[in-house]
Amino acid sequence: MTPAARVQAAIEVLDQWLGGQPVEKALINWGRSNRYAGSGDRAAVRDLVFDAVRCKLSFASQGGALSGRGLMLGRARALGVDPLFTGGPHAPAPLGDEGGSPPQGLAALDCPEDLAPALQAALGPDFAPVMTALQSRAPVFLRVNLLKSTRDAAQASLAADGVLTEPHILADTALIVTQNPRKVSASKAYAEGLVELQDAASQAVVQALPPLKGLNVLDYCAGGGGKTLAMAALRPARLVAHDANAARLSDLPERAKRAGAKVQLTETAKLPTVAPFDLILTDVPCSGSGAWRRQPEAKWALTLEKLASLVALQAEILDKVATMVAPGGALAYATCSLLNAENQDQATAFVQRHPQFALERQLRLTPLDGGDGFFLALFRHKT
Ligand SMILES: C[S@@+](CC[C@H](N)C(=O)[O-])C[C@H]1O[C@@H](n2cnc3c(N)ncnc32)[C@H](O)[C@@H]1O
Repeated sequence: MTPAARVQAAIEVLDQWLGGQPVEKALINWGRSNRYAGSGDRAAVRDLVFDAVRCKLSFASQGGALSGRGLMLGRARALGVDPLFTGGPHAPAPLGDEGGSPPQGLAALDCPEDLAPALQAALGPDFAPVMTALQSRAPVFLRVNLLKSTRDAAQASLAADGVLTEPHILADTALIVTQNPRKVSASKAYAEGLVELQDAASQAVVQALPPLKGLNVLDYCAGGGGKTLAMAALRPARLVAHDANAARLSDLPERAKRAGAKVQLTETAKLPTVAPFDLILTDVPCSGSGAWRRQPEAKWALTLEKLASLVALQAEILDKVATMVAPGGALAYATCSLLNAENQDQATAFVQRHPQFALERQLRLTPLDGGDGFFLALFRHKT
């Protein structure tokens, strides 16, 4: 595909998205009807589309329309690059008298209007810098699996396959990929379980837990198992993974095998038979606002009503797991949210409802720290 044809493809995908189709579905639809497109073309179209989703308001303003064409024109104007509206075969039609103006206020930051007060309250002076950071692509981070490698050995193995990395300050296990991120999944280090793809802040959250060695641990919202595997590398005596949606755990046994990690999967009904636990991690469903660089669609889909129902679900999950913590044990509550309602306010409300727990520590990270935005509250059960 020519660069102009890729832009036209992105326009078509974005039009589907703006018409109500989930962005991943729109990309799949486009891929199915353009089977000639190679992996490089697909990746390039995906990048163009996600750039535009991240910057929907500012690009639409600069491109003069909230349409696929407007967003791609706005992107070109924002970056000062040729829009490639050449009118050639498979390319967008030539430019007409399309207007456009520099975005102002919240649109310049691509911040949804309804959520702005909550984000401003949570981020204070960091509001504009954080929203600006969320307009760009996220770096690719790897976690070195200490069950199988050291950071130096993993870096050397990756470099032999052309993937260059540097240690990242957020966690001892974190590497930031500086060259050839797309080669990671084909690298020997990845195939042999020396590294996993995992955001650096997500690694920092696991690193901030109390020492896990010898403990009986539950990952209550394990999902795909990113944090489960990071915890497994800290050698707990037993690590149990649970998720309300059991299908989300389906890849975990294979991933654990590759990582040389021991993880026991447990259904909800069987949890009482394996409780209590010395430490429970609840990486709860949340707005994902700290990860809007990676999942920009979520930024435009979140409403205050959805936020309120997430906050209620988080409290419900906390109340449930509180009963499964052993006396003197720890309960870790994590979100990838930037919002106080899901973070500090939730932590404060929990200790008010459960005075048998004390809030031992909190960790708050934003994209200004390099990784995604994350929050961790660590509660200790009073004996
Ligand atoms: C933020 S994701 C977890 C990500 C995962 N910990 C990781 O690091 O890859 C939240 C998970 O909570 C699960 N979940 C939603 N409601 C739940 C509930 N009531 N109890 C337990 N898990 C729930 C979801 O299915 C989802 O997999």
